[in-house]
Amino acid sequence: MKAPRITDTSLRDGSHPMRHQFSSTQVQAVALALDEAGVPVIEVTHGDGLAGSSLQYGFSATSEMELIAAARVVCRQARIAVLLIPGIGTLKELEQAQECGAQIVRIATQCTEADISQEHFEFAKKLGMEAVGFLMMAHMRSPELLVQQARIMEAAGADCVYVVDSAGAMLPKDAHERVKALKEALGIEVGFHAHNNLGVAIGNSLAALEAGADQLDGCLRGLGAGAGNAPTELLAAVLDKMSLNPGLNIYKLMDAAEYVIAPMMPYQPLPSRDAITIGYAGVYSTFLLHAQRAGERYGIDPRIILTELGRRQAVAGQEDWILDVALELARGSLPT
Ligand SMILES: C[C@H](O)CC(=O)C(=O)O
Ligand SMILES: [Mn+2]
Repeated sequence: MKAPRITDTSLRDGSHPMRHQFSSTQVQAVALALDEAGVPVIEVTHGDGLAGSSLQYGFSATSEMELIAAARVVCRQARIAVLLIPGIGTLKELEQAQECGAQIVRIATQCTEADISQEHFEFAKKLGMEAVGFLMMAHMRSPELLVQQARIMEAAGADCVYVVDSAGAMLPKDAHERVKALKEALGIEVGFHAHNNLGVAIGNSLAALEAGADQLDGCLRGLGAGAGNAPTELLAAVLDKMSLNPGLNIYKLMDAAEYVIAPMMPYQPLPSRDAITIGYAGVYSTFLLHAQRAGERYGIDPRIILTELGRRQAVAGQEDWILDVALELARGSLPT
């Protein structure tokens, strides 16, 4: 096993629990702390990627271009990454993000739809950016199917493809077999992005590493959608114990988690009953807050809404189904 490259996504996946309200001052404090702790890649974008600020996904308090530029100026060694979901973000926003200082783009699609990402990879490479593929909701498909999709991204110019456990639904063997299949089939790097809904984000990241993952994601204090992601400071400590620390200062990361990000957090993401339901039912982690709001509005237990969304195999971009399901449950047209 070799030491993985770590991408911290507190300032992107963490934007979901922050309800996209990060300020430039907060972003600078977090980016500076991560940079000083030796984290090589810091992702900064609206939780749903470039141009995610909208009625459907939640409006940002501060323009993401401003946030990207703010992070960029305080980083001495770290590179700034942005997330782009084709269909939400466009090439225009990607070019703006690059002008604001982004050097890496992570292009995310539902794990069956890699073909919609081709022009985005080609454009990113033309801009001279590192381009990473993000196959979301990867628990829903077999390793073989993921290989087919990852090959499309590789052919389009991806430098790395991630297996993304968006629902935090995988167990270690699921993470292992998916990463292993990609490693065996591709000539580029492979990454793994965990969510902690079933309490195994660190275990799954280690299983991915054992299967050959070159890149892993984390968030300070686990600040991410659903029950959050693998906590970066915890991942760093575990990797250090395995003699696989890629150059991270674990004390600085622990301090950043405790004193920089924790005071900003509206709540501590953890495997609460609703988050466990997300992992158990295999639902997109970002649906958590939307389902809780819909549940409150219509007097329905969010777990019932989430379970029904899992049964319908809802994926990213189908946030409008959450209200539909809550309304149907409230009207009694679905069994509870
Ligand atoms: C837009 C999503 O939040 C991307 C992601 O982090 C995931 O699918 O997980
Ligand atoms: Mn995520």
